[in-house]
Amino acid sequence: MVAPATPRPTPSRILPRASHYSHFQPAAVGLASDRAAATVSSRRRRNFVFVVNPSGANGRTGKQWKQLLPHLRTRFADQCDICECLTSAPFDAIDITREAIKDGADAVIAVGGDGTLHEVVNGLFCKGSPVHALDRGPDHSTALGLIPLGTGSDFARTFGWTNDPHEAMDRIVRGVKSKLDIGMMEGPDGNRHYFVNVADIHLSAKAGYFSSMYKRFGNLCYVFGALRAFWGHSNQDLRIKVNGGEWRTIPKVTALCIGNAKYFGGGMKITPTADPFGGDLEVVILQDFKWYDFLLKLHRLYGGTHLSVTGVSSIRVQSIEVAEKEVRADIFVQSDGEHFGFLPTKFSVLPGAVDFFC
Ligand SMILES: Nc1ncnc2c1ncn2[C@@H]1O[C@H](COP(=O)(O)OP(=O)(O)OP(=O)(O)O)[C@@H](O)[C@H]1O
Repeated sequence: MVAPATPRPTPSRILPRASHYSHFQPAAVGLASDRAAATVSSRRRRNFVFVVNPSGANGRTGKQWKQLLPHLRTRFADQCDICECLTSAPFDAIDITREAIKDGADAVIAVGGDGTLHEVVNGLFCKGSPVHALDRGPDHSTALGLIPLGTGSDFARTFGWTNDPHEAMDRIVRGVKSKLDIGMMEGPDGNRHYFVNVADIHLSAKAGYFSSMYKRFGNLCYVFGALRAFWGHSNQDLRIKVNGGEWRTIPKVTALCIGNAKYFGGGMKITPTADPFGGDLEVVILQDFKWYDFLLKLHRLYGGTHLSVTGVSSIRVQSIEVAEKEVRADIFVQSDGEHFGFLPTKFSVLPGAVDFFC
């Protein structure tokens, strides 16, 4: 079998873009203009910024958001000013989030799938440090919220949440928050990048890269992506360094997955004991899997019962560095279903870094 050459993608690092966020002026961004004066004159009312990806889930996110907006206005009327920011391109959500925080937002709510949440999480940081409000004092912090409306919405599954925007709205109105861990990753260029759900390496990351090309087929995109990634795949010897210890070699790695939460790939419970409030990451390594192992063991991967399967191991870490044994610089790395780049990469946890509505 001759494998086709895999197109080498450009790493999706965070690039600065012009933003569509504009300083809590609801009229300017499409919200009730009669509340704009109150927004500007009263800093006591809380400011919630909703970062919406209208193209998520094949455009379904945008349609559902339009239906949700009147309910949202009613539910939040007594509580806070709301600002609606629609993204117009990939990476917009990062800049929108950064500007909203600098301007004193009390909460930034990602509306969309895991990709949108991932960008909002990356907008909580800039040049390796958390972003802060410019004039709200040292005690102010911006909370993170999620209205899951994506194709996979895998992060939400860890909490048993579905793509029900009304339930999500209830959670945010209720206002209960917990300290959420955030994963941090650094490539060879030393730039920091953040993830909230699962980062993964090799076959699954390659499958994720290809599945993003088939999102128009809904959850089937993961099947198509996996089939394409299998074509020409070979298991690789990788080196890992856990918690700053010694390097050791892990032979024939099929995939190495680093979970802050439990699910990826449209419902696969890959890191089944990960706890996003637990202060560490669960690393699950699949070794020497053949294509037929996935057929035979797929139900175990989806059910999260695969940790006892031959060739599967799990460890809990504060940090893990992963590199190739023989450097070819073609081992895919993704985070939260978004292509990140290639090995080597260091992953670590920032315990309790963000207040999260849950
Ligand atoms: N206005 C836009 N136009 C095109 N793409 C966008 C826009 N805004 C954001 N994006 C990109 O869309 C991608 C997918 O978004 P999102 O994760 O919200 O939906 P999804 O892929 O359907 O859901 P999931 O990731 O949960 O499967 C993100 O990588 C993001 O960069």
